[in-house]
Amino acid sequence: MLQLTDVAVRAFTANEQEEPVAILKNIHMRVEQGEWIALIGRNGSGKSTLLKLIAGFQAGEASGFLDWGDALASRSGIKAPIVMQQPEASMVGATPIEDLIIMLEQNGVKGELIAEQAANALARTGMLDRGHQPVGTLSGGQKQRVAIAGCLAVDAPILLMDEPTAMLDPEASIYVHDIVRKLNRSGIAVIWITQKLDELREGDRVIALEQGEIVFDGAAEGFYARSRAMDSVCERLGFEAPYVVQTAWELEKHGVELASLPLTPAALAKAVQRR
Ligand SMILES: Nc1ncnc2c1ncn2[C@@H]1O[C@H](COP(=O)(O)OP(=O)(O)OP(=O)(O)O)[C@@H](O)[C@H]1O
Repeated sequence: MLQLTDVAVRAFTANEQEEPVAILKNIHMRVEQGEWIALIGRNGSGKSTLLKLIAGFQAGEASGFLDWGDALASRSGIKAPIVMQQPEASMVGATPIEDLIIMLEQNGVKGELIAEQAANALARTGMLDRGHQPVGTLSGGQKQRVAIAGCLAVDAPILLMDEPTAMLDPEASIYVHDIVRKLNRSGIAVIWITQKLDELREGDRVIALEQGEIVFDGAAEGFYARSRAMDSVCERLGFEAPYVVQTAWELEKHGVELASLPLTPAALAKAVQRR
């Protein structure tokens, strides 16, 4: 569905004499429909730049090859919007419905279809009943749901989420996370940048970046896997594993072998019960 082959991005500094700085290097990745990809890395590792590149907002000078396959063929060149930490920065309408209508107009959707598509998208994120509420009065989580509705309205082939829960309280974070999980289960691919590792679920694919390069691309369980001599990738990158994973590591240290590494409290309980 989406393929990046040997992509690199360099940024020019203010000093013309200096060599451009490499932000992304040797990026090879392929995203299939329906995948959930957690994009992880320390501050400045290149996560947002990679997302911007995929979305079509080029940061700096890019080389390599980015191919959307036929994902955009029927969408007349519509690109994928990014849902950011503070979505109001990219909202142009005074209300959710107005915001989506403007977005659809800008994307060349026919007039008679606009109202229905805007309403459908808001309904899918549970925001239709607040469609006419001024954007400034919405909570952070509600604004995120409007931003996600915007992606659905323009039929984005992938949801690009740049730390969408970073500014939200735990309850709103779970709500937004659950909505996007549900959309993902319906078949839409998601790339989800996060520093909150407890948002990972069994079966998620993790792509970890370090200094602009992919240093891990595999299942979440592999991201936490420890081998005898080596720490996990998670630890090597300086992240603290979620409490559940640390508990599983402690159990293993004490000779309690689990069939698979649990990522949620419920999975931990099941893994212990099954022994
Ligand atoms: N246009 C630009 N010009 C110069 N440097 C840039 C530019 N865009 C990004 N960078 C640099 O590239 C590096 C990667 O930035 P990016 O925002 O992609 O990282 P990130 O992993 O998303 O970080 P964070 O977790 O802090 O959001 C940083 O060092 C940043 O300063």
